[in-house]
Amino acid sequence: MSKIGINQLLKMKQEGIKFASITAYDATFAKLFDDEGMPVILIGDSLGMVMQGHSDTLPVTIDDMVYHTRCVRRATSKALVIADLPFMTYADPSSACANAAKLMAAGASMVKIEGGDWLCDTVRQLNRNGVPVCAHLGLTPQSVHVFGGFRIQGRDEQQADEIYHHALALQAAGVQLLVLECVPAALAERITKALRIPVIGIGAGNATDGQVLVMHDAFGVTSGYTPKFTKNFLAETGDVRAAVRQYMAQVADGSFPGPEQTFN
Ligand SMILES: Nc1nc(=O)c2c([nH]1)NC[C@@H]1CN(c3ccc(C(=O)N[C@@H](CCC(=O)O)C(=O)O)cc3)CN21
Ligand SMILES: CC(C)C(=O)C(=O)O
Ligand SMILES: [Mg+2]
Repeated sequence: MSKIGINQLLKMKQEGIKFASITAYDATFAKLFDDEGMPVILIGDSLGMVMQGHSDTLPVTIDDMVYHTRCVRRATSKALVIADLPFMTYADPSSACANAAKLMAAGASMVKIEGGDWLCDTVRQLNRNGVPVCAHLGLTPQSVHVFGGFRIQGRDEQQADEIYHHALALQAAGVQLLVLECVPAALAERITKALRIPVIGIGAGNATDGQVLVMHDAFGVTSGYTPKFTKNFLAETGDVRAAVRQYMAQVADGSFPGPEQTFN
């Protein structure tokens, strides 16, 4: 298989073929995911929690992201590699460009930013400078202190409409991919149908075009509190490679996420 680009993901959306994606932070797992045909690998700022042991993603620096992006890039030949811009590194368009430049030079093919229509100028500025952008709406973990905890977003009608309009505005500004985290399944379905670009869900039901999981959650190795939307695929299979294949297969056939991993 050749390198996956945004056009392959667009085609999958148009054909109704659901795709999986997963986070990776190191070369060994990145190579394993790439070998198994995972189309999208995300170097998430969740690394602040699963790699560094912080209780949220805010302490992650651009240098941390650069280091892990390099590790993953070296080991990835086919998957689309997306890297998160960390907390407060894209507060204005020019700092977004300076920091995105570091992630792209480290080997990312797209950067992800958390937030809504206030990012439209930033998205245009990044696009003009050759940086494809994935946006992230819903439970945006960098805003955990605004939300007062990791809480489902978009439960009331007004907030759901706000998220919907942010998604449309970001698409119009040039965003090529959208992550929707921890929103009711019906809202995720409404947004997925309204958008031309692919939508990847996490805790957003099974109607999105793709799914993403933090790799540690997919293998059931996360200790302490594990979010409801995750599933331990290793428990079902007993082998890491088989777990990855099981995750991809259950996303493709629509059985993951099931009702027990979905918010209403
Ligand atoms: N291991 C891990 N998995 C993740 O999915 C993840 C991270 N880390 N770190 C960065 C963010 C933080 N995320 C989180 C963390 C906690 C919840 C959580 O506790 N959710 C509650 C919902 C509470 C409500 O009902 O509003 C849940 O029950 O799942 C959700 C997303 C998602 N991301
Ligand atoms: C969970 C995904 C979407 C993420 O942003 C991360 O891993 O940081
Ligand atoms: Mg993230």
